[in-house]
Amino acid sequence: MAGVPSTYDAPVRIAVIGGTGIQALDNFTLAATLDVDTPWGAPSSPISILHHPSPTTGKPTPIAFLSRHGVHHELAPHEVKNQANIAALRHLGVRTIIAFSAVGSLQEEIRPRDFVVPDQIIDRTKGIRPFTFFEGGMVGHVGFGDPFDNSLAKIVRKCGHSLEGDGVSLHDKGLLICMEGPQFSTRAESHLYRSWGGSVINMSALPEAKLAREAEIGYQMICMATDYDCWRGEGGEDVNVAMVMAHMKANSENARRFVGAVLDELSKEEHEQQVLAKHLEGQMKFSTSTYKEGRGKAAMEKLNWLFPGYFE
Ligand SMILES: CSC[C@H]1O[C@H](OP(=O)(O)O)[C@H](O)[C@@H]1O
Ligand SMILES: Nc1ncnc2[nH]cnc12
Repeated sequence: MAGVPSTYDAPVRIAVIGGTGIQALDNFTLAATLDVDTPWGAPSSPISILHHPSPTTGKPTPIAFLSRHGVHHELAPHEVKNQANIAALRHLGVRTIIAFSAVGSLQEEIRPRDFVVPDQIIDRTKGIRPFTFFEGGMVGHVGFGDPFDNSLAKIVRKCGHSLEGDGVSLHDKGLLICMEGPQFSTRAESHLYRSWGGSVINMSALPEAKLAREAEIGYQMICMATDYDCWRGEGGEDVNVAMVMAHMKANSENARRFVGAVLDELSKEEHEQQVLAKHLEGQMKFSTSTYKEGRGKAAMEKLNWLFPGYFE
């Protein structure tokens, strides 16, 4: 865009990944648009650096915004540049990600336009998406028992509740099923996920959340229900894209308010350690099991870009 800087010198700690229907965050000041190149290629979209005024100090907090499916939603769920997205954000200094997703509801009480802050995931992707930074001669295993950042989740829930009664309805927890897609589920699959206790379903939490964990970034997804998938059968219309888009559009103002409230809260100094994900810092140094002699040259070049100084 003409006149917008293409570099940004200060580290950026917080990022928002926008999903279906949220290709931009318009209500903030655009400070820069970055085309970051990574050893895993280019991210899904240029990264916008937005200035968000801290509610306590008034100082602008930089926020990185990335559009998961591309600027025009041209990337299918299995084509999303997850490795490049997460690598680019970490390279800019990001240590906290708030990710947004349009989801199908697997439970009657989670109504379209309700928000869910999930706490668990079942992986139903098919292994066709690149899903790790640790391969090609550098083996790493990181804990993923809690796929989201529990302390970040508490902040997100508090912000969501502060908007309740004002158009926002929030479910504090939920089991998110991440399926491969791009086709929606069969009715049998939808019933199976319900029998597993699934709350909501999407196609994009993974490997995004796994890569964020490997990159030592605190990650929480905010889901907004847009449909009842197809499990209701004759009791309701099966999910389709028009339905998803219509609910997303109708409730986009609330989605933006929710994200705005979370950014307000995270910009407060009291959350500095959380935002820097100090509890995750350095964990990958101790999560690798490959001896120096066995390390692959190309793998090390990529990992040294992502984690300067970790694997000398
Ligand atoms: C357009 S319906 C399916 C599509 O919507 C969700 O996208 P996102 O998570 O990026 O909001 C779902 O994961 C699918 O990619
Ligand atoms: N029913 C559904 N299944 C998978 N992803 C979705 N995103 C929105 N609705 C969905």
